[in-house]
Amino acid sequence: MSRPIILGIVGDSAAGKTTLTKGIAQVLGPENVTVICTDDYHKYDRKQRAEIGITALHPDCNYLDIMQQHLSQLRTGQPILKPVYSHTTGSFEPPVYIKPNKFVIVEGLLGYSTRGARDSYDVKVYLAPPESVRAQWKVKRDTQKRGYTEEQVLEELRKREPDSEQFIRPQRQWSDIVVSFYPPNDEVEQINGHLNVRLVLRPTIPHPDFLQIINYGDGHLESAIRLGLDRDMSKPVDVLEVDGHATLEQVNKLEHIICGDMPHLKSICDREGNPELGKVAGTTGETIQSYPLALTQLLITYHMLKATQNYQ
Ligand SMILES: Nc1ncnc2c1ncn2[C@@H]1O[C@H](COP(=O)(O)OP(=O)(O)O)[C@@H](O)[C@H]1O
Ligand SMILES: O=C(COP(=O)(O)O)[C@H](O)[C@H](O)COP(=O)(O)O
Repeated sequence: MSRPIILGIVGDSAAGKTTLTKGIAQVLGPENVTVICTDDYHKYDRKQRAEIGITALHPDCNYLDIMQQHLSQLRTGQPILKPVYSHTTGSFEPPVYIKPNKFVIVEGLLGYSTRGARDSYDVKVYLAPPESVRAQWKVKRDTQKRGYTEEQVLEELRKREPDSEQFIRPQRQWSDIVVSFYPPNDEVEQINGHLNVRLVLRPTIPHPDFLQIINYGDGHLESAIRLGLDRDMSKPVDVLEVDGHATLEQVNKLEHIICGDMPHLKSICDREGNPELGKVAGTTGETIQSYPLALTQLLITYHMLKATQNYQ
């Protein structure tokens, strides 16, 4: 059976969904990927939300039923007529006709909030940076790109917190992988391209055999790349951590574990052929290269390609 492979990327506003999506789309080949942002399913425009006093995070503020219908249609390869919400104007634009490519990435706030929607994905990722990091990212992005002042963004975060707690964060439980970029030693003021990543790997999908990394016996490797067992939302999980200061050599070993499992797909591990991998906008708009981000993008791509072996 051949059908599109669907990746979900869910997380709160400015958790890093768009940044993560970019590198993955580039490795898979932009021409093979359809990206859907579920903000397009908002029920009210910015002005109406302010009048009603509802946040974009509340399920009642979104057409989740239509989002779910569209996801099932995309999963069977059918086209959809997708609404369009503009973050620039805060209002809706004419809908667009979308025919799914081989891979579909669905990113947004409430992607796992209904059972029907959850059933549509092949791979489910949840982004969970520490709240202090997310606040910094949101202030930076919304002041630079969405025309808000810092005070407005901080006030909006305060207003949204009850909905974040009630509707966004519980969705973590449905994900196959939880991704958290975090500063070393809690140095939140100094967040830059050297963030570490903590990857919670649930046994809901088969991950590459990372146990090999603890067999290398390389002291530096052990300290910069760590694998362990833990519990997440009370369920047993593997946890892979990669430091922002890991060397290229250390990171390459991890990449080989991911890519070695797919001999016919070696091109995904070709750094030069995938220049977007691990790239992120720094505090002043400069481009930073992050190995932890590159590895995260590679691991998720691995799962997308694995899924094609079952369905394409
Ligand atoms: N892995 C990361 N490392 C460093 N900065 C990041 C990372 N992910 C996101 N950011 C920063 O946070 C901002 C918001 O991220 P974005 O991907 O737009 O979030 P979302 O799509 O979830 O709203 C970006 O402009 C970027 O500067
Ligand atoms: O929380 C988000 C989602 O976007 P993202 O996850 O990219 O931050 C936006 O703030 C809402 O869609 C409201 O839009 P606006 O900010 O335009 O009113």
